[in-house]
Amino acid sequence: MPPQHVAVLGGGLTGLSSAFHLSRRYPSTQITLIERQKRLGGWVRSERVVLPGTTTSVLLEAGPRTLRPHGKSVLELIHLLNLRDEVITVPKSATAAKARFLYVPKMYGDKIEGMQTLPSSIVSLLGSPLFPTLLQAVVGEFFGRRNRPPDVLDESVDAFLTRRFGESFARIFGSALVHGIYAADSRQLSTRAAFPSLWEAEERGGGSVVRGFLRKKAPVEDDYELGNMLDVMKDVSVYSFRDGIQTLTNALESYLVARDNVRILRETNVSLLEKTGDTCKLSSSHVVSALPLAALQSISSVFIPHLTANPMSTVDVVNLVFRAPPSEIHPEGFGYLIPRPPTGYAGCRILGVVFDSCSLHEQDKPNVEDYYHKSEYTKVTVMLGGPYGRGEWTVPGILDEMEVHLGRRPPRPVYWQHHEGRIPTPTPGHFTRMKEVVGDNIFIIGSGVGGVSVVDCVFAGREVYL
Ligand SMILES: C=Cc1c2[nH]c(c1C)Cc1[nH]c(c(CCC(=O)O)c1C)Cc1[nH]c(c(C)c1CCC(=O)O)Cc1[nH]c(c(C)c1C=C)C2
Repeated sequence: MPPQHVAVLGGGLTGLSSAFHLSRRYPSTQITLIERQKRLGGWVRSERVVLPGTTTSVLLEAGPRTLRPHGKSVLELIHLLNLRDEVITVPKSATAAKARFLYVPKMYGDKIEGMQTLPSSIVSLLGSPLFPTLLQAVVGEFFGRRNRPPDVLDESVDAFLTRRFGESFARIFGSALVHGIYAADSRQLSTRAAFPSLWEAEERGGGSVVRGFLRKKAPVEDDYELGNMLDVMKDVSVYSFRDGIQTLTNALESYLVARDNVRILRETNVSLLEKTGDTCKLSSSHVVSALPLAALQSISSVFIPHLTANPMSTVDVVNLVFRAPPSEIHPEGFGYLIPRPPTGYAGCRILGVVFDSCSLHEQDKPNVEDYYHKSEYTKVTVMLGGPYGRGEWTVPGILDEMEVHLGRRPPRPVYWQHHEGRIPTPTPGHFTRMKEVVGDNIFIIGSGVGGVSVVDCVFAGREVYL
């Protein structure tokens, strides 16, 4: 028998997804979604800005901005919430999808330096200056012996990649990848938590990750309601929505507001185990916590060390809008990532820059054909901080850095805005620690527990079965 009442804590993407799926799956259960702030959606925040003195509007994202088409949990929401017509896609063949860059500062003293295009095909790999480093790493890994000690149950991404692919590969490619996803130091991040597919591939490949990826995985049965979404996403590299990723959280909110079995409490604090002054004491028999783990600890009267074991990375997200076409600002492509400096985190605090106009120009009004040469405005997002720690930054300082990276000085932006994002860094052992945090009828989900992507958060909300 499903319970009479479930409380879902946290109105970010995971909490919204959980309330959505629970309310459909258990129509006779009363669901209360409780959020501390007035606004739902958490870090997903899309804002349409009319540029000062113009009728042009650009869509800016504070958090995630693009989605990958293989994430069925989100495709299902698009189908069920009827958002198909809002979707904008970037085909795999587009330069914006294929050209991804890595900027290796000259002072790093590596053989690879400057702006490098990451190969997107075998042909582009052959002509790439990255070819010798990548070839050596991949071939060496393929033929390399199993080298994981049997007692190692988890290790940092840096340790894993160094062990299998060598130090340069781990530092240059591994650290940059981790910057772009976790805004974290790859020496702190757990491989099993952050990239379980790497760990599994090593096991499947008898000790070699490359051999593991070449071996087919058994297909997994699932029950997603997808309509024609797989056809829509055929040959798509990434996608978003005309009005940004917040389209998803807005649609979830509207759905929940209209449901008879859902109540949303905003600007409400909650106490799990104790009642104090102005907090709402939970009377539900079942609780789904989609809160950051430290926030869950702070409302619990019992100290659970595992909930505060992982640090959070704070990333400064700075959206810049220039009055010039993208062709005058940056190369055509997705953007660039910067690896960890060999001497530690000091100096330029930029983790990477996203060329938003290239993949998301359809969001802006008016939308211009041949946007790369003809658009009047260019939007980019600069990501700073993370493992560099909190520090001062200024827009002129960012432009100085971009000038070094791009070999040309961007003009003064006509508009800019800043948001702060916080991403959990699961450290080695996270996987085991999470298995140990269990409670009666409490489901602990969200980016602090599973993956941090939009797809992972929606999936975690979907997978709560009472
Ligand atoms: C806003 C800052 C974010 C940084 N990481 C994330 C956010 C929201 C979360 C994230 N980013 C990516 C993934 C992988 C999943 C995927 O869909 O591929 C996750 C979980 C990849 C990614 N990184 C950047 C972009 C534009 C994307 C595509 C997905 C997205 O739109 O977030 C750029 C980027 N993100 C961060 C940095 C430092 C950075 C640098 C260029 C941190």
